[in-house]
Amino acid sequence: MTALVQAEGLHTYYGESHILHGVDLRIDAGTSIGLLGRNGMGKSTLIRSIMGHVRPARGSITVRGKNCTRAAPHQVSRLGVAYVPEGRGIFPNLNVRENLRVAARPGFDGRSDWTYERVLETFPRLTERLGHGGQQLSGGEQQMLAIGRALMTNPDLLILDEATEGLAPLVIAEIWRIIGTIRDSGVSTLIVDRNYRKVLAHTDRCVVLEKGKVVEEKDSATLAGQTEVLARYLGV
Ligand SMILES: Nc1ncnc2c1ncn2[C@@H]1O[C@H](COP(=O)(O)OP(=O)(O)OP(=O)(O)O)[C@@H](O)[C@H]1O
Repeated sequence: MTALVQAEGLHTYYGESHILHGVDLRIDAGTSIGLLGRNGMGKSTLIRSIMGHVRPARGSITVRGKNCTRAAPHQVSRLGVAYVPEGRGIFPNLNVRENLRVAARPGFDGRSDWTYERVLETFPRLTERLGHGGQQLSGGEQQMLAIGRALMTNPDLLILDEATEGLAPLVIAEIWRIIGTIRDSGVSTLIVDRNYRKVLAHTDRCVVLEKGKVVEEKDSATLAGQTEVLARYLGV
């Protein structure tokens, strides 16, 4: 079966800094992958490389079998990959309704399962804020709106980088509930989050990065029981 996303032997630099050292990552349709590792190990850089925000110096990336190694972000997005970056990314001058509506488009194969109504059902909080401008929303609401906007593109893969960062516990719980709903709907997810237990619980498989290399790749349920491995690579 062709992978939804396949990265092979990625080497990525920021200037002289060599960040990714030959990373492989495979994401199949319908599966959820967690990306674990301490701060600065290259998780965001791997995601940014896949999305075309930074160009790998060596290695290859395919999306649905198409070579995307030098693709621009909008080309990767058109193939059904939605990315919610750390720090979000909504239009602050548009209200919630407008933010969602402008993002709407059918998915890669023409699917439009994620309608405006369905997104609002998934995010009851946003329904109460439809007329509010992006900048008037709380951090949690902005995060929900960013995820809602990503869903409006009917992606096959949703990439969430630190989606719960800096949010209050109740809002964090709500975001994890939403991530569960998205996973149950059949959308693949690639999740980076500081709460490794939640990542393990919400994914099928986890990849651990250490200094820009994949050091573990396991079934999430198996990894959850390997406390010495988690301690070694996550310091927990
Ligand atoms: N734009 C940039 N220019 C130069 N160096 C960068 C840039 N972005 C990240 N780095 C460096 O690259 C390394 C990997 O960063 P990256 O953000 O990929 O790590 P991470 O595993 O996602 O960790 P974090 O949770 O801290 O974001 C770090 O040493 C970081 O300082």
